[in-house]
Amino acid sequence: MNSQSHSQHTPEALRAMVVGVLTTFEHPTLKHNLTTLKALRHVALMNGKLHIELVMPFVWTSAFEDLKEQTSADLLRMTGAQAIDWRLNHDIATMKRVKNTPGVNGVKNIIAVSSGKGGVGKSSTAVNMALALAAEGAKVGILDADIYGPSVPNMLGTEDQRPSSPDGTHMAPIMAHGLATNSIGYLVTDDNAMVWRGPMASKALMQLLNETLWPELDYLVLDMPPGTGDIQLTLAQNIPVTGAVVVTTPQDIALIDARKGLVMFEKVDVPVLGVVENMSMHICSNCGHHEAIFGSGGAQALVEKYHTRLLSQLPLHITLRQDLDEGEPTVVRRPDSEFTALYRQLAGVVAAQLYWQGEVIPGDIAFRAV
Ligand SMILES: Nc1ncnc2c1ncn2[C@@H]1O[C@H](COP(=O)(O)OP(=O)(O)OP(=O)(O)O)[C@@H](O)[C@H]1O
Repeated sequence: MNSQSHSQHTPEALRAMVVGVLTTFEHPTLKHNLTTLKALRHVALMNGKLHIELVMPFVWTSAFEDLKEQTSADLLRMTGAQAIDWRLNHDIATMKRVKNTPGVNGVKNIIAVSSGKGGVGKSSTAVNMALALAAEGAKVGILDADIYGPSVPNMLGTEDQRPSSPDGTHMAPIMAHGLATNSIGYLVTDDNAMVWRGPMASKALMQLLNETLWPELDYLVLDMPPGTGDIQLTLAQNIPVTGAVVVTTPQDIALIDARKGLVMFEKVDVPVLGVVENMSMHICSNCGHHEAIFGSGGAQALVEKYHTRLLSQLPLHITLRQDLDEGEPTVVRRPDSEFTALYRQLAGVVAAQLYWQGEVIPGDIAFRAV
């Protein structure tokens, strides 16, 4: 097709051309191609400009950039257009919850972030991933359910705030860097967080989830308490989770506990979206040297054995720790850094995996009388 004939394309022919090119696009976030997904909403060629609008059921902003880069030249050549006006809209799908449990008011999907043991960077990953989902274009909240060490308020710089209660029963979430947040840490002091016992802790956490006045959210990230004991099991059973992410380090001891996490979710039928290997590689802040100080290859072997996937390998770097300590996580403080790109990639893969692994609930709006 040459540029002389472009004004004569029928709408059907033009659409077929665009579909032909978009169908060839492959990406880690696409299990099936964009045509199967019925993502192409609008195609038109006006005054030499090709208009293409996509609507995606999961956040897709970074992948959309890849699509533009990889297909624009072909599209221009085939249609004879001089420029392309690309548009991406999201209509985030609500996915079926475990055992069809009723949802939380306003919340489309809940993603649990867990770890078999403490200190592997579960909260750091949950916070930066939540911010990355928001940067990718979603409405996002984070609930810090880590009763042993609620660190999300510190990481978001909101540790001195307390949720208000507009009606004396429910709590208004605290907004931080565009996220709606609530945390057990806003409600208890460091000293009494440790004395929570199983049933009491689970009940308090369920209340925190259900009695927060969440705004409309596409994704609520749940920072679970570390470990695989009774509290975690009760939570995994009772919270209407859509999918779970397990965070580990490459150390053998962490991997053994991560395996327990995978088994726990399997036991309660929560779909595991995959494993994040945090502190995968130390990057020296002076010379940039990469060193696998906690070992390598373990997480890959784990996901293969348990038929799940390695979602991301995140480096151990002083910047990540400093930014969190200062209440301004890297995804917010350094939006153009390679770290942020990694977290956004993780967010995109998690959102996509949630979609492909699940079943869409059509037109679902989670209502609860408040
Ligand atoms: N990739 C990383 N690079 C540098 N520092 C990191 C990284 N991941 C986590 N950290 C730091 O390690 C410490 C522990 O992280 P974090 O609190 O996220 O772990 P956790 O698994 O949630 O722990 P716990 O469950 O015990 O609360 C924090 O100081 C955090 O800033």
